[in-house]
Amino acid sequence: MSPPLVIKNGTVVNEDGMFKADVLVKNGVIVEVSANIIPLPDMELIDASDRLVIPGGIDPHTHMQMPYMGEVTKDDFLKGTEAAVAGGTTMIIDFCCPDHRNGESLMSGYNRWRGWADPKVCCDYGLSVAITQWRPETAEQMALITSPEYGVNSFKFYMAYEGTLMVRDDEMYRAMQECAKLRALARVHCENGAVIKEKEIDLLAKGVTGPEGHTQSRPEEIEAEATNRACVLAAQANCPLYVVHVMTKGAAAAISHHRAQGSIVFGEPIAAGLALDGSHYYDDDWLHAARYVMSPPLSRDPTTPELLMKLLAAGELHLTGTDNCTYDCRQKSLGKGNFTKIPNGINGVEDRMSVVWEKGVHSGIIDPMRYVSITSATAAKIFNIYPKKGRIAVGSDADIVIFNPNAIRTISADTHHHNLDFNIFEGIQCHGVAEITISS
Ligand SMILES: NC(=O)NCCC(=O)O
Ligand SMILES: [Zn+2]
Ligand SMILES: [Zn+2]
Repeated sequence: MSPPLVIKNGTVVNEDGMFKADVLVKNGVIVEVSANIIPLPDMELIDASDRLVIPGGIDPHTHMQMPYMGEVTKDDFLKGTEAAVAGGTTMIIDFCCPDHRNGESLMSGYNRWRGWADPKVCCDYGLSVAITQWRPETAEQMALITSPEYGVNSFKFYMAYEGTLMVRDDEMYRAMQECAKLRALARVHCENGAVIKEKEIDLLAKGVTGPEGHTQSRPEEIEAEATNRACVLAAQANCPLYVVHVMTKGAAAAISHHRAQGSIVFGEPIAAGLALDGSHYYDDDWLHAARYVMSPPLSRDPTTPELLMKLLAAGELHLTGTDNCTYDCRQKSLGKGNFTKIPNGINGVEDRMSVVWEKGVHSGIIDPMRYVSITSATAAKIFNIYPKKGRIAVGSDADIVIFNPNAIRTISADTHHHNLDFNIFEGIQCHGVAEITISS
């Protein structure tokens, strides 16, 4: 058992206030937040002068060790969570994808993922469970996995990746009705997998084989259309909806539209979408372009990243994730000559806290309290773990980051903790560094 810890002289930041205070931690729990706590000789001491004391980041969207397209993502639950903690994130919510369409039960998939994660993970984690097909046994399995013993409270639906992860609309609607019954959250990847498939065939037939084909096969309207469709189906099922990786203005507008109608819809932009645009897909260097291949793709509109941040500021979008799903250069190269074979995914879990600070707070769009909201507190609320997580307060878990808003760090694959031979944020200079991460 580690000794009590006092964090002195820092500025505590919660989503609803910031104030000077010391913090006392015992046995992994915050037991006091007040002015001038006097450390006793047996206590550890951190001097947080000129630093912020913020709740550990919660990344609600990762794919550690995910098997897909015949490959497995490079960040397993050890390397991925090491990278998370190095960057100030103390909890991830990962996606468990049972092979349900081939008959695997949700529980068997859940146990597989737990078997990969439990021995290795070095921060807190939760699982959202993907439903890839509606089967006669699915409702019963959803009920079992949301029981308190297993604790799952969200399901994932892919409207893309036809033939593997994608569900049909009728199946998703049926499962959303079940989510509503179980008080579970439906999380949706919004694209039109069937139309994308046709576009891919057309582009390849025309000789477009490089990474630019990936973005050309997925016009922005396709994401907006699918986002609108997911909102409509969720509203019909009376089910709260969480749209993962909102990449475009059109998708964000669809979310705003349905919220204005009274629907409960949350929108999650990711670090990549807040910092980068789709010009990378046209880079002369094939491998450079392939590194950015993810779905939906980065927006072709260079003004999108800033607008997404402004929508987070305005409360039209709600929290930030990363979609950390890392394939290395060898794996990306499997798509040489055919862009549809480039494994989809990018990094982010280590750099999200810095990137969101840089693009949000340092650039003057949001204040530190909104920063805490969109990197931690809102995720904790949505996934029903607030205020145990997402808050610096008496009784909360000691998931704490000592954040130096004045430090500067240049992101690089040479220094990152991912098991990855590149970093999509390479060379970006970030003001604001998570100097110490305490993960209870
Ligand atoms: N996003 C992506 O390209 N890969 C990870 C799987 C997903 O979230 O769609
Ligand atoms: Zn996705
Ligand atoms: Zn994802």
